[in-house]
Amino acid sequence: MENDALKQTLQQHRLEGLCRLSPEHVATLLQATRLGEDTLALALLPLAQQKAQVPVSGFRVGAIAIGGSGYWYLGANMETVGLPLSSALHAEQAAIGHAALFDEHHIEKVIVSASPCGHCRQFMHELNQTSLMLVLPDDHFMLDELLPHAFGPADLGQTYGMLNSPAGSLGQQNSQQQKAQDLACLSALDEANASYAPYSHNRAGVALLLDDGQICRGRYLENAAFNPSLGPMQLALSQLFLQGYTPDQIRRAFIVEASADVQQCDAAARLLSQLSAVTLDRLVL
Ligand SMILES: O=c1ccn([C@H]2C[C@H](O)[C@@H](CO)O2)c(=O)[nH]1
Ligand SMILES: [Zn+2]
Repeated sequence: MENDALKQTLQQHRLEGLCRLSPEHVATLLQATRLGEDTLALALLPLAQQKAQVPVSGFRVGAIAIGGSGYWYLGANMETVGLPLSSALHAEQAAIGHAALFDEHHIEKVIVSASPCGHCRQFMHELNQTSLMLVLPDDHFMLDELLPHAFGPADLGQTYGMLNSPAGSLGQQNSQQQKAQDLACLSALDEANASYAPYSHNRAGVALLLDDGQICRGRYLENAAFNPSLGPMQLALSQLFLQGYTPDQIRRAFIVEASADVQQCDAAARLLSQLSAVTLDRLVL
């Protein structure tokens, strides 16, 4: 009954294909379905799961990150054929990365269709928030209950969180701006400046220009435990799938990154090359 009301309301408001819900959308859905917030978010998870790319596991995970602004950001897992399993993007990462791209500074809750794995718990710990609620189909937890005695940013002397570190200043010299004249390249530059790379200082951003002129963006989000870090190309491709595009719609691809001991370009190009013949243009600043 409730699910029918949800389906109808999504259709009425043309929200079925949407991967980000405004506070107004959410209010409309809450009213029409008479569901509570958590129940509504759980009922919306299949929309996220539909966007999963799971050629290896066939296991679709959907997540929604609720931002402090009241926006709801969908995320889904993404696996890539021909690459190691470690290249997979988890649904929780996709949802929080999505919120990061819209400059959220705080995540209220993460709703997810399967219990978050250790890698995702570690990824979410990088938010450095005093509390984060995780809502599962049959239960809910606070992150610190699921990750006691955590290793995190503080162990490496880092006081900011993943969504509230100071912006970078790459491209402030005129000559650097000129190199990044292209709109998509400028967008990758903006993402690099908004990225979070306190451990390597390798700020990095990606922009994918699509055949309809839209740009899918990605930014690098590092982790104190290093391995759960989210690469900028992973996030850009996740956005592409969430928005209902396919990789053959990519016309140009850019990465802008800071010169540092750690580099994103090769891994980003390798990931892109599994899905698209477009070459990755690189600007190192
Ligand atoms: O917390 C989790 C656990 C697993 N997965 C994905 C990763 C992989 O694509 C598939 C099987 O592990 O499920 C997630 O998205 N989140
Ligand atoms: Zn996970």
